[in-house]
Amino acid sequence: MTQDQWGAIRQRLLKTVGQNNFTTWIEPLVPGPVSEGIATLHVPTNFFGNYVSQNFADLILHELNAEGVEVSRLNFALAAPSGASAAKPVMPAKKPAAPQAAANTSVLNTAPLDPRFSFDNFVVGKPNELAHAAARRVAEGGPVTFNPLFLYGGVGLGKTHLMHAIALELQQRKPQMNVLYLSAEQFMYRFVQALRDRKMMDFKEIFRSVDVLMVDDVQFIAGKDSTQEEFFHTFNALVDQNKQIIISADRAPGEIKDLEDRVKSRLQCGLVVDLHPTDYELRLGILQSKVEVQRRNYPGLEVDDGVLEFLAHRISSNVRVLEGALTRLFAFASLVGREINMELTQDCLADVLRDSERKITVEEIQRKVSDHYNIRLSDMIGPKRLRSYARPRQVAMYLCKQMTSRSLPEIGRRFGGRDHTTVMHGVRRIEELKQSDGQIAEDLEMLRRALEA
Ligand SMILES: Nc1ncnc2c1ncn2[C@@H]1O[C@H](COP(=O)(O)OP(=O)(O)OP(=O)(O)O)[C@@H](O)[C@H]1O
Repeated sequence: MTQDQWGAIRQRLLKTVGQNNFTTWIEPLVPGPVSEGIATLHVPTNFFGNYVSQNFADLILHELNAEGVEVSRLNFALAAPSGASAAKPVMPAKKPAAPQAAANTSVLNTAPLDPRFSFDNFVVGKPNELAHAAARRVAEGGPVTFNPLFLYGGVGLGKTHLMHAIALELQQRKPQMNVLYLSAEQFMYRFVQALRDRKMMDFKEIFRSVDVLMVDDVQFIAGKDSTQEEFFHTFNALVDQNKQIIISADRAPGEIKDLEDRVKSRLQCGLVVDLHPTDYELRLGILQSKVEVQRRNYPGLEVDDGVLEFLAHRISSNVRVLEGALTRLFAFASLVGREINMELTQDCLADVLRDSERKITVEEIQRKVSDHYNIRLSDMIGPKRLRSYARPRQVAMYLCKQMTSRSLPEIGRRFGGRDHTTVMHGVRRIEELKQSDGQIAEDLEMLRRALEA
């Protein structure tokens, strides 16, 4: 189905289901392929899919058919968690290789960017301040200072959001600029189509005529030799013309496996900035800002004190999960007519909370403890019996027993192959010292907090 068709269907659904339902349940749907009478719609969570399927499937089917998309069934599929363009707004509004599209560069303009992914909606904290500042600078559209700007970071930390924000800002400030945003997957798709349709000249012309090229999730082209080759030439041609390139990936250029060295080195030659995992403050800030949006959709629904703090503390995986949790919370509260308090939060988000329980590893504990006591990790694990090594070793063993589900023999193995009785002795010793030695008690408390952060 085309974007125009989906756009028309959404318009009609908006009228039928009302603004609140539309924002919560219809807007997040991302249309996927239609095949043999089945239309796939991508949904953020299973809960979401079930709900839409039970409540809106008939309506959506009706509207699809009314729009000329002949389908008899809907298939709700989870949007791929990382890097998949299905989960994100995609650029090309038309089939890439259509001859008129190739000849008409206006198709490159960044029309269907997600307006929610603006700088205004991006919450800045310590973990992302550098990436944000660099993105802002590029979005001014001034002389190219660093080329490319390479943004990288783990799943759901805001890379796509920042890329869209740059494109949106450029659209505003420099409407005459030809800005092309696309995922690396779409780059490959266009390239393959151009090869197949013998339209390589058109392809090259399009990609070499942009002022700003933005390629999301570039790790996708790793291991795809001819796509890499073409990307390399496109990249060089644009850099030679002093055109801005912005790239995102899930890891640093040097760490992308199966990426040719020459491509890696090109990617490294501008400014490489990473989005660090969120910290508590940033998560809380993001939740506070997203609550404002939810309040507009559900006037009258308030959030009890402590709920956002609880979520920011407990869901540390990524922002997408955090956002999904909030959306679900508001929808659930409004459906069942309850207020958003701790009890409802625990009920409604039990699965999310369980999944994001942080699993602390023995290695993490060993590293933190050796840092804390300023000794080398190898000395902590090694055979030396000096008190300055033995005590931290016992502290680490104690924390492993308390904070992981490892058995004593397993812990012993990870401490240089020690016997489980040695571990037991160490754990007991620390238990005693905790009562009698204020310094040890303080160390334990500090280490526990650092590990749980
Ligand atoms: N700092 C932030 N402020 C507000 N929203 C944010 C922030 N960081 C991420 N988000 C939101 O989290 C969601 C996921 O972000 P985004 O899609 O940009 O992640 P990503 O890094 O591209 O992930 P992926 O690795 O899956 O490609 C989006 O809805 C985005 O708006």
